[in-house]
Amino acid sequence: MNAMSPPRRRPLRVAVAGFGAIGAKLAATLDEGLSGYELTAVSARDKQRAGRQVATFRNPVPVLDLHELEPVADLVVECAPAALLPAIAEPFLKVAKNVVLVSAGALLSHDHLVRLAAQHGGQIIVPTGALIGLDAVLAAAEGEIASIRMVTRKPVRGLVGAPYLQEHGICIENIKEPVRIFNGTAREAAVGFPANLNVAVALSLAGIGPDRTMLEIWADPAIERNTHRIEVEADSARFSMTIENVPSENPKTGRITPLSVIATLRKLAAPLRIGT
Ligand SMILES: NC(=O)C1=CN([C@@H]2O[C@H](COP(=O)(O)OP(=O)(O)OC[C@H]3O[C@@H](n4cnc5c(N)ncnc54)[C@H](OP(=O)(O)O)[C@@H]3O)[C@@H](O)[C@H]2O)C=CC1
Ligand SMILES: O=C([O-])CC(=O)C(=O)O
Repeated sequence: MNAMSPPRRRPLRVAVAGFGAIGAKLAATLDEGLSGYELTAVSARDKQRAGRQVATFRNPVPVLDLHELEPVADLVVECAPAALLPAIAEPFLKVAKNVVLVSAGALLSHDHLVRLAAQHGGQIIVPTGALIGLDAVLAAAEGEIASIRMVTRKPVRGLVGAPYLQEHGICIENIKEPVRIFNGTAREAAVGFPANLNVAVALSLAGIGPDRTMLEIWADPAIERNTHRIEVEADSARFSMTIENVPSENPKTGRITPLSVIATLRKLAAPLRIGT
């Protein structure tokens, strides 16, 4: 290296925990090459199926159990069912490594993870995911935000099976008109819709918290896209934004979600970072 050569850093070793709609797309992108990163392992429930897919990669990596990920990676990206968040994040946070997570809703019931990050010096990074506008919400939160309200509309297949519907005896399978199925706080939504409303929790954590962030959820038989509209009233600005997400092969998950994770990783490693 001569005096003008840039310092060359070793790529960060990444483990992808979960190999579904988000994890498989992310792992494939890392395998194709994402500057600053090296995929070293993935995890899935069905290890054989994931193994067959990983075998087609340029650099096939092992499919490991969740507890085997930490020793082989500097960073883990959680892309698994929400209940697995502590099992995935804790081993990394305990040794001051970083965790990128998409099951943001699970953070509310596992807030010890944030304390663990603070205690050991690691970081938890929540990408914007399937949402829009967290940059503006974060900026507004540096001033005073009076209110944040989100209205989510989803096709029926993006909502069926949610615990809230079962607990309240709400049947949406045969609806012919849009039906409002929930009106409450982001904290309540995280409990009632753990696989559907991570975005509401991410929004609340960027802004005024899960007890003041208000949310309506509509089941709409006429729409194809998972649609989120945010309305923010602050002393710095008033803004409203809508995103209409194309569902991925998992109808509950927008196709933009893995792309948001990839953009987050790219930004973390970039010499130039755009946006808040
Ligand atoms: N923040 C955001 O904007 C968004 C967040 N999400 C959230 O992201 C998470 C992942 O979503 P998505 O990719 O669509 O989900 P999928 O159901 O498509 O994938 C989940 C993956 O987790 C794997 N898995 C399940 N159990 C285990 C286990 N014990 N060990 C290892 N892997 C396991 C599954 O394995 P197998 O393939 O073998 O079944 C599967 O590969 C969910 O919590 C979802 O709610 C989703 C959309 C937006
Ligand atoms: O927030 C989620 O978990 C998923 C979601 O609404 C979307 O993909 O639009």
